[in-house]
Amino acid sequence: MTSSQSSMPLNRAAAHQAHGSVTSVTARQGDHASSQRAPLLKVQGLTKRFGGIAAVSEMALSVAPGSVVGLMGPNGAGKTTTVSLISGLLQCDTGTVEFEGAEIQRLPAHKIALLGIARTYQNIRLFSGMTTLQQVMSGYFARSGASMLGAFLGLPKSRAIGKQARANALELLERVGLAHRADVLAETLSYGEQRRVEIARALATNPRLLLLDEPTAGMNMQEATDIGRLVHELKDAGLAVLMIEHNVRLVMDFCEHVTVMNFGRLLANGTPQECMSHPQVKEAYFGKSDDANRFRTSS
Ligand SMILES: Nc1ncnc2c1ncn2[C@@H]1O[C@H](COP(=O)(O)OP(=O)(O)OP(=O)(O)O)[C@@H](O)[C@H]1O
Repeated sequence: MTSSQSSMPLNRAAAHQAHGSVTSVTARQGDHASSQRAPLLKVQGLTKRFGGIAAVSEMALSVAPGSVVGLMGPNGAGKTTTVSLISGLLQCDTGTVEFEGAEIQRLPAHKIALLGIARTYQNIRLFSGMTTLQQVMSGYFARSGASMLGAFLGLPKSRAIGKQARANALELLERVGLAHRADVLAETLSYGEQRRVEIARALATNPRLLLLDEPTAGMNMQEATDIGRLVHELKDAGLAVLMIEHNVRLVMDFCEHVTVMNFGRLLANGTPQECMSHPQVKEAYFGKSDDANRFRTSS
């Protein structure tokens, strides 16, 4: 199966056809093996409106410590808005976001980052004019609160922290396979490489929860699989990951739990197999059950 076959394309019209059948939450909300541990992240009743648009409505999801959760849904389903509400980039209208048992939904983004939640963006957001290494070092400075400028200028007060940040960044670049690109301007890297720099920079903040917004967008299947493997390694190292991902193959291979949204709401929740075979999930993507057969992934 090719990567394009295994990725779920946007089918907004089909999603609209399915709208009537997705108003009730299906599957077993919050009831999965990994959530038998107390959740690291627990979202309940999360709602965000933009004027007349309910981007996220009464959304619920949870992420267990050290687990990888896939967040799926057709385009416009509310996935990025949900991640932005969790990371503090947006403020919710109502609902709660609990991280390690404490409510964080009213905290600003930088405080949420300091608590241990890092994210990447659907549209890559790297600083222009900075090398790959410096991009990743910036994550370390965000964590430590030290002056990045001072370290980059080699000011005596900032030398020690600059050294630590550099060693940490080099280790992370090694981990994402980009150590050999440390000294080039990040903007000259390929799209796939820039996505890996973003992940390394997020890791430099030393998170316990990593939010990835379409980390494999624009990648071929090999690059996407490499990202999947990296996510798996991070999980093995104890990190929890919530990953917006359209690539079904990747979700099947690397996520132990999937949450599916449609029209801002929770549509289904369960193992990848349960969600992929869920009639309302198929309908949300493809409208008709015949078309939905394409949705199945072979090996
Ligand atoms: N800042 C905003 N102002 C107004 N409407 C917005 C804003 N951000 C998102 N929306 C709307 O909210 C809805 C959900 O958008 P969101 O980007 O969260 O969906 P998504 O599931 O991430 O989609 P995609 O897969 O295309 O990235 C869409 O209708 C979108 O147009």
